[in-house]
Amino acid sequence: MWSLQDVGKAYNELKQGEPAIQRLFSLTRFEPEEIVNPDAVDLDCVAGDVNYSNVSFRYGKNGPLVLKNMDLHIKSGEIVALCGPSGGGKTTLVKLLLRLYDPLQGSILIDGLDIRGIRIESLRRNIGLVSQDTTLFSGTVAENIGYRDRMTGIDMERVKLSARTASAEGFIEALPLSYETNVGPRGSIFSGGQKQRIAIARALYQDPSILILDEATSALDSKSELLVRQALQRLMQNRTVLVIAHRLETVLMAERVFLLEDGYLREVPRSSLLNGQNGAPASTTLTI
Ligand SMILES: Nc1ncnc2c1ncn2[C@@H]1O[C@H](COP(=O)(O)OP(=O)(O)OP(=O)(O)O)[C@@H](O)[C@H]1O
Repeated sequence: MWSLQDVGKAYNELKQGEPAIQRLFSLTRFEPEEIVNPDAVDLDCVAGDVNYSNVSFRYGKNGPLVLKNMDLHIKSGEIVALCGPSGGGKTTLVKLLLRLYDPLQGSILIDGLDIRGIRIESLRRNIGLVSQDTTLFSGTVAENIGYRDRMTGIDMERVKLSARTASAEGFIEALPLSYETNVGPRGSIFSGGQKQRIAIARALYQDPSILILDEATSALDSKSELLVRQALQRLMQNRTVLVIAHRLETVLMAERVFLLEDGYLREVPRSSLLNGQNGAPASTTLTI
């Protein structure tokens, strides 16, 4: 039986996680039903093996199945691209990994451990999310990048190194107060491409073993696009990556490509995407 304290703690844990996760949470329409596990453990030294095993899911009690008996094993350090039509279930698959919801059936394992047995805060600390809907909050640049340590003290050297690796150092240092400049509501002082590079710097600072990239659909100018792509490539190194991809170039960065359609997942050979099969044109934008 849950105590009120347990429920309160669980709710707070649910809202924890970096801003992109909080944003995902704010978009959910149903409260998760079970999130407290008093025996849950902290993740320690994560290799990043992610295994969805026979996962089915629906929103609410009577909604249609959004994921149907889905299996997906991403090995530690592997880059996997997920594509498919709007409403196919890509974001839902990510929400389950972050435990915004639990599967109706089946399980999700990290390094062989069922994520329901991992403390939510610990789970989310080890999963980085760079979302197409880049979430900056009103605060300084340093606070936005060093978000992980906002309660315990931000390491400025690490902030600067992350910004440099994300090709964000130049435009940050040109700001009136450099890293201490307030970014304005939702990062309004930055362009779209700059916001994305701040979000990448935040993920570099967080240094998770598992990374989820939800690629932006909105076009950037070609110079900005190149800088973001280079920063992403650096971020992806030595991590397990699940990328929700909309562009052919992104799909081609992955080792394996999956199509999620009507809740069913299937692997597609990369060569078929290049040939314009599976409904994918041999162009820069994927329309499958
Ligand atoms: N909170 C929710 N409550 C009820 N239904 C939802 C909720 N979130 C998503 N859905 C439904 O679940 C299905 C899968 O949605 P999901 O967002 O996972 O798809 P997607 O492949 O990520 O789409 P997109 O590419 O447009 O982001 C859709 O039919 C959607 O309407």
